[in-house]
Amino acid sequence: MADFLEINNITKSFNLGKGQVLALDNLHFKVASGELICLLGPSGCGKTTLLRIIAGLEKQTSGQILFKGRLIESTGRERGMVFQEPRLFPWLTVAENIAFGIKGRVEKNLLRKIVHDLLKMVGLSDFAKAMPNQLSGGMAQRAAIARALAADPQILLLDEPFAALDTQTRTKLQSDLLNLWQSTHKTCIHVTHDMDEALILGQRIIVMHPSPGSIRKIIQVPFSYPRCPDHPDFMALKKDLQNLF
Ligand SMILES: Nc1ncnc2c1ncn2[C@@H]1O[C@H](COP(=O)(O)OP(=O)(O)OP(=O)(O)O)[C@@H](O)[C@H]1O
Repeated sequence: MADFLEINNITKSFNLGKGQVLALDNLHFKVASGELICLLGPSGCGKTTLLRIIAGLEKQTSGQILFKGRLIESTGRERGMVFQEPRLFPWLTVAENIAFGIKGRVEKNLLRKIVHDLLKMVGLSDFAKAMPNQLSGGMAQRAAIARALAADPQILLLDEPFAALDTQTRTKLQSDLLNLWQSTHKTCIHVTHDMDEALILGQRIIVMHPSPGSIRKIIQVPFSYPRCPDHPDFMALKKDLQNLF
């Protein structure tokens, strides 16, 4: 049987006019169905570029992405993307934003149910009719996650969705994401430059390093959830991670 998601020898160069920058150099790994993977690395190591290639928003220079054995060459409903900024349409309510991508494709009552269930899942039931500018940063990001889930993707691609949030909100959303992942069994690929976040969320951490962007190490995180950053084992693994940079 084909693997769920295969990242096969992905290389990406960008043309900068006066030369080329090698953003990704021969990346290779597999993702199992239902896995929660964190892509961790410093700024410029190619995390966003890799996520955009998996999403089909960017074309690799060489290599292949295979989803259940099928070549990914463009965007597709089986992959939902959440960006660093929520990117909600300011002229639509929260419910309309969530419905936007599937409106017209599903029957009205089903659409209402999907939106209702997603609002509940992300804790925004009372804000269905709110406009995006009435939401806090954390609420807006939760609405963006709900919107990405509306088409019922099999893979959720998260590009530093909590990076702009304050520590308290980020901690809450990390825990919300874990609950959502555990209840939906979606495969999640979560980009972060924050070691604690990677250790709190990831079953595996793909540690990347820059110039050119490549994989330094793949770490299987041995702890069960929820994870405690104050635990000695957590701190020891964090130290190992720090030593990789
Ligand atoms: N559209 C582009 N044109 C030219 N170079 C690009 C483009 N997008 C990314 N790059 C380059 O590719 C490399 C990887 O960038 P990328 O944004 O993927 O890294 P990152 O790890 O996500 O960084 P950050 O955490 O700062 O978002 C960088 O050197 C960047 O300058």
